[in-house]
Amino acid sequence: MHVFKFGGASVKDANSVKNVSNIIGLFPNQKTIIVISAMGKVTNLLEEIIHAYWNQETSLKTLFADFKKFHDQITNELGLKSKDFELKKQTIYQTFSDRLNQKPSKNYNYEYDQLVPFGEIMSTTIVASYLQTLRKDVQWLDAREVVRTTNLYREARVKWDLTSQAYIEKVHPFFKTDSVIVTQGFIGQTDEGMTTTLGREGSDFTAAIFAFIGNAKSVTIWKDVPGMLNADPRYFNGTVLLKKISFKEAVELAYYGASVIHPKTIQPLQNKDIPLYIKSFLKPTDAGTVIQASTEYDQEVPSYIFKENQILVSLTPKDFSFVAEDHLTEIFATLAKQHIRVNLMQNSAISFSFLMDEKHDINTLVENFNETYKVRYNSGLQLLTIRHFNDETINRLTVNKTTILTQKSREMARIILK
Ligand SMILES: Nc1ncnc2c1ncn2[C@@H]1O[C@H](COP(=O)(O)OP(=O)(O)O)[C@@H](O)[C@H]1O
Ligand SMILES: N[C@@H](CC(=O)OP(=O)(O)O)C(=O)O
Repeated sequence: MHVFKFGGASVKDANSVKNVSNIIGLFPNQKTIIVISAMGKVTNLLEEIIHAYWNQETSLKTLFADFKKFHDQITNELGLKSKDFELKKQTIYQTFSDRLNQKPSKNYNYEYDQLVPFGEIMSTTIVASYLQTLRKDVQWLDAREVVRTTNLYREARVKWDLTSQAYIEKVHPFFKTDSVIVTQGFIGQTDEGMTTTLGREGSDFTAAIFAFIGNAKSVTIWKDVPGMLNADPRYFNGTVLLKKISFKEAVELAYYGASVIHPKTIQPLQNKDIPLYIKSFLKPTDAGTVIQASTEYDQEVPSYIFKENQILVSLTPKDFSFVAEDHLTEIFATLAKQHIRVNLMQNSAISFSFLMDEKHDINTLVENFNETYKVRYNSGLQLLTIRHFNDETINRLTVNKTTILTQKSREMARIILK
């Protein structure tokens, strides 16, 4: 069995869906689980819908109409006109609309997870139905029946044992008759049957979950770039394709912001030594990148990532005590409660500084620390991470910027810039 993952960009319109079908056609007689995200930027639209729903704004109606119009246009262009398909599509719209007509509960994250999956439900219904018009071996699978999670809404954690059990029950019977399963990325389900999500851009992780549990031979993530590059081509010219890199290298790059793959994707694949291919959906026969166990090729080229919208927070104990184990334990417990991930940290005798994403609520954070610490912060920063750095790369990337802090290890330079 192999796993393919198609993200928003690869199913953004009718021609892209046709292209997905052509790509699958390149791999005949192969048992494949196809994990698909919401089409194009639909998850962003859904976030607007959720915001309007939560605040009971009048714009909700228009936004919901936009959701329908977008998908109607694609299905028309794909020629999906059968009664069976129309019924499926209208049932999804109706279920979504009924949900929007209910009053929201008091839990925003719960409401978010009940609504945002309509993007994935819609995209997989369209792609599976289109493929079924062309071939007989395709089945649609509700990923929630397999991916079982905790109820940490918007950041749900996978319950691996239950998921494995569900995989055997739900997926094995499909593969007795069909060779292509189309399912949703990003979504799961609690023991009580509530829908959850795995975090934004979590469909790559779904692909890794299915691969791990189903002992896949490989995972391929289809992208609008030739593979994993040494920098984001949106911001840099002359980027270089990383043809073969290790799991270790990939996880470091992804963790520090190389958004081409979700950082959680690597661990399950590394654990079972399942190779991960990143390939271009525009040039599907090109080799792309393979991420695997060997570290042999990792040193070849410096790779760099800019993480924007960073805030550097410094805590100094008001009683002038040392920042040692007791303070650190307390600081990390407070950060964990606010679900804050530390992107970089540094301490001195009487201060502890950490860098985090600006999306977190700084006022709550200040309130949480105010009693014990003097809190200072500096926003609007960038974190530059360079793996396999050299002086030339550092100088080139930091020119005309103020360096606030630099940390270097043998393999990595991390620089906070303003
Ligand atoms: N190191 C990198 N190599 C390749 N692409 C990168 C890298 N870092 C960031 N990207 C960006 O990731 C994008 C693809 O990811 P994304 O837009 O999330 O795809 P999708 O949502 O279709 O899965 C590329 O268009 C590219 O701009
Ligand atoms: N649709 C979800 C999940 C996802 O992974 O999407 P994509 O594969 O397009 O990054 C999101 O946008 O967050």
